[in-house]
Amino acid sequence: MKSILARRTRHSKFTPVNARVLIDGPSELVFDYAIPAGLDVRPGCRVRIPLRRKSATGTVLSTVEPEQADFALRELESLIDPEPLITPVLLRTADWIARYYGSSIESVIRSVLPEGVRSEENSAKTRRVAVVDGAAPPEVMAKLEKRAPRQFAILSLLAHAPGFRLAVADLGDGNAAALKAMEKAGLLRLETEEIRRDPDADNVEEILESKPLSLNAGQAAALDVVLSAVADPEKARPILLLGVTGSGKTEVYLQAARRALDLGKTVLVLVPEISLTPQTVRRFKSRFAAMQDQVAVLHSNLSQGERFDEWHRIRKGRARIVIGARSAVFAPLPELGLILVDEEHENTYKQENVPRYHGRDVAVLRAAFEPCAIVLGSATPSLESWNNTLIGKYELLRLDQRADGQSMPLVRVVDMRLEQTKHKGGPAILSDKLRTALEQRLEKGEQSILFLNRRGFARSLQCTACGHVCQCPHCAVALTYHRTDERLVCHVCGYQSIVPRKCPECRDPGILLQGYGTQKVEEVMAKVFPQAKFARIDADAMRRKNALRDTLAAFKAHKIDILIGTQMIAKGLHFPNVTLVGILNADLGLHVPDFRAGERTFQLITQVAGRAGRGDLEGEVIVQTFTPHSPSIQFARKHDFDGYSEQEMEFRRQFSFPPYAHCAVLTSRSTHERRAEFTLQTLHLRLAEDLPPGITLGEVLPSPLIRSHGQFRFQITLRSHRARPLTRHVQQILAKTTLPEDVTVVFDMDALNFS
Ligand SMILES: Nc1ncnc2c1ncn2[C@@H]1O[C@H](COP(=O)(O)OP(=O)(O)OP(=O)(O)O)[C@@H](O)[C@H]1O
Ligand SMILES: [Zn+2]
Repeated sequence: MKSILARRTRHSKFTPVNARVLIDGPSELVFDYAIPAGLDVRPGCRVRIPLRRKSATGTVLSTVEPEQADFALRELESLIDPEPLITPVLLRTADWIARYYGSSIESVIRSVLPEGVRSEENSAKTRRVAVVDGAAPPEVMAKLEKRAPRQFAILSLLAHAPGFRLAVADLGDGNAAALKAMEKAGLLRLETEEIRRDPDADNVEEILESKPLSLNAGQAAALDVVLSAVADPEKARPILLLGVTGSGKTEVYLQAARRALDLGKTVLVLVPEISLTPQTVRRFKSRFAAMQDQVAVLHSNLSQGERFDEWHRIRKGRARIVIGARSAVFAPLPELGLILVDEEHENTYKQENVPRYHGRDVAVLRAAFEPCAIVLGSATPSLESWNNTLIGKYELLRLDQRADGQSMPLVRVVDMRLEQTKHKGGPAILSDKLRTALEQRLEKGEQSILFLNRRGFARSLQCTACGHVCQCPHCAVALTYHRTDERLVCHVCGYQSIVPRKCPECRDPGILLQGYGTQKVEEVMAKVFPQAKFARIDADAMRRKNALRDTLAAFKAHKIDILIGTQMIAKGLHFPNVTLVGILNADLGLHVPDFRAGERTFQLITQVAGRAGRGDLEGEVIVQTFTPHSPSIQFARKHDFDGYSEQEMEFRRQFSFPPYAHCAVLTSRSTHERRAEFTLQTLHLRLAEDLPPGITLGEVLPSPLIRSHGQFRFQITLRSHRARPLTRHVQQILAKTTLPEDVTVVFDMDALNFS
């Protein structure tokens, strides 16, 4: 893959240059065109070009010097916009993404400049409006009423219209002549105005302006550092803001954003997923309520027209605050002064299809290119970001106390091995402790949250008597049960074992595949607490548009006593009346075949626990688990990130896992099992030849999710201390290999998902 920056742009009257153009449309065609004299064509510009016998549109990827054979090139027709739509910084970022993640530059440009934004069909709509400066004097009106009733009617309407302006279309048909005559007589003006398609137009919720809070000492110190980074970004490093749940990180973001805006700069706020962080969005909108029309929200549910308008508003500097999910990292903000990445540890920042970039890492890079200040915030930072503070790449700021002096919630761990014996037959869902605690909350009129992370497919074997989980002797990850061939398999190194009939540890025959979901919980709870009001938040229950918003609003209004949910309720929620959080099966995410299982469990428990006791009332958290001594659970119980990260980093170091190495996955997929496997074996052989030093090549293994969407999947895990040589090597081999038609191969750099 060639870098689009590799060839320098030398554009003057004397050296003719060609434009390399990515043609709009699904097929990622790239052609060179000669640039006609006098046309200022720069990378990132939108152009009209001849394609076969038609005219097409495209985006200039780069300008390149002509080669010998280029004499017969066709000329491009015209520039669509005089200014490049993609800023130089974003082009540079795109180029980095293409090379780092091994994606085609075309696919990256598609993310940077999405379809809805490119297509001229979506371009801004305009309309004709009639405008007056105020109500016409009574004598004029009296005259018109007699002689020209139609003109009289129009002026009466205008006199009461907001801003004294009305769309011509709204006046109804048959008024054209009257309007012309009135314009001529100086009774009104006719103007053309742009119509903004506002994604928030139907949001009736009133937004009240919030005033800045006076900061506590920790917040003030943190803000100071962020402000100096905003003032002098060239000198600043990326900042990791590690603040416990409820420590007031958002207030620091808000005040830092205010300063950047005051300096005439713009602000980009990234959140893990717009629909899951409604409160963060609302808090930004409230704080900047006075400039509400300068706040743009970018997310995947925008219509093409809305996206077009929001994007161009941002590009033109009319929207100076952008709040958005992952892809908003490409928002074309001019004069970017500050990037905030909230909940930086969240997996949703990683795109799971091409280009497979990590939004947080791209944000860090963009900040360096701009340059601008960047703050990554979390109560449970990713070990990648944490490690970057240890090696001095990032600056660490901490908030160790809750903002308004509340204490951290008390976390109790319930050993479910002891409970299981009381529940012969079905799974123990509710321990006695949790049941009693729920009863107490119902009596006192306080609210509770029950959390169950029923995600994933891979199931592990666990002994219900001693809690033992079958693990790989070489990799310290749980073995995955494969039903088809009745085996336990390690998905890191390929180790296999038979399925034990008894627990290998305590010889109890009660060794079980674990599993029950939120729906079952709701059913059980309704029987245990017939008088209580429940709601369930998970992907199944929240399909209806606005279902999540409405349910959260009902919970806030205390129309719901107990909220049951998956990770959808884990983050960003702030409900002061919630005093109890129950985590039903903390082990669920722990024993999946992924070296990050422990880290995710720690993060999840800490985040969910952080929803309790955020008001004046103290919070309590009850964690149900079969492995009460697991470090993820014990350190989360004590809200101890340092303790957790220390022991987890040691494990990562021993096995050369991230953050000590980059880890990538190469996956083959096919409806034909043998061909998927064989293709990957061929690639494995080629990768092994001339393997650059420092790269560890894993074996060809079935993916944990061996069959998905009717396709068989196999994978190879690769590790390397340096990222670039790994990507380059894989890309080179892939370029040289012709794949069978029905096999696709996917390369995922810095993979977060090993399924
Ligand atoms: N300086 C302050 N004085 C008083 N209250 C504050 C202050 N800063 C923040 N708060 C309040 O403390 C609560 C928690 O703050 P916030 O939600 O910003 O924390 P957070 O660190 O973002 O939490 P989380 O990571 O759990 O989402 C909010 O109600 C906020 O208004
Ligand atoms: Zn192993």
